[in-house]
Amino acid sequence: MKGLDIRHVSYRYGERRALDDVSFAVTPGRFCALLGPNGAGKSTLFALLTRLIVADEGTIGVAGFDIARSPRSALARIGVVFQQPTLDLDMTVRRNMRYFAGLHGLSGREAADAIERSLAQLGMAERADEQVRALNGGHRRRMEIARALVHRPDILLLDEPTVGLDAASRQAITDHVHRLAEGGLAVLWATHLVDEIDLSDQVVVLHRGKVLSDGSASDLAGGQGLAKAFLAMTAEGSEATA
Ligand SMILES: Nc1ncnc2c1ncn2[C@@H]1O[C@H](COP(=O)(O)OP(=O)(O)OP(=O)(O)O)[C@@H](O)[C@H]1O
Repeated sequence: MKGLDIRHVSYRYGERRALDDVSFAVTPGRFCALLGPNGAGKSTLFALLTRLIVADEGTIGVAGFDIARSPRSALARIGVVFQQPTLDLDMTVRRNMRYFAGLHGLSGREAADAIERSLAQLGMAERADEQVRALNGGHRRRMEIARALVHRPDILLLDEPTVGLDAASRQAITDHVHRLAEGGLAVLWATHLVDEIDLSDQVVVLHRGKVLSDGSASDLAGGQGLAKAFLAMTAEGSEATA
């Protein structure tokens, strides 16, 4: 499978079980929201998908490569935007991008073309020569997404990418990333904000390390809307109601 295929993945921090038999898949061309409240296990799953940590059990397939058996090939097919920004504020957008392209083995004309293409995909082409420090938060995030696309990955992972941004910037970013999915990328977007999700998206609800549901946002929303459905699902047995 060209997309992402997660099967029976579990992970513990010592005694604490952070992920418990998690399975789902994201096919190319899909925007999948990984929706879960604080502590659900979203960041842990991202750490497994980027091989910062290794699963205790289960398998992770990335564009057809098993991440445990072929980590280099698998990681080469993934673009990642972490929760914490990782930009050099004193460099221009282009220099930041060039540095990152180099890490993926791109240089010269090939790197320059890849940088132009991915900045254009995020509507950032005209900002290539600006210092990152001069950009607002929304544009910085868009630049990080562009940077994650520079090596033409099949799968784009974003861990709560709109944290701290204003409503207009959040909207612009969610729109851009939905368009990237329409262009053929498999997108996994971790969030606890239901307004970032379109009704045609796939939604995987993660709560206390378990997948509670996996399907279309419209099915999850039913008659009551996504926000209510998500709250009802995750409030049950949570600390807030215990
Ligand atoms: N390094 C760690 N050591 C021990 N427990 C951890 C560690 N990191 C996370 N946990 C625990 O694992 C569980 C899942 O945490 P995780 O950060 O993956 O959730 P999350 O869905 O990303 O939450 P948030 O939205 O708050 O970032 C939580 O119970 C958390 O306390």
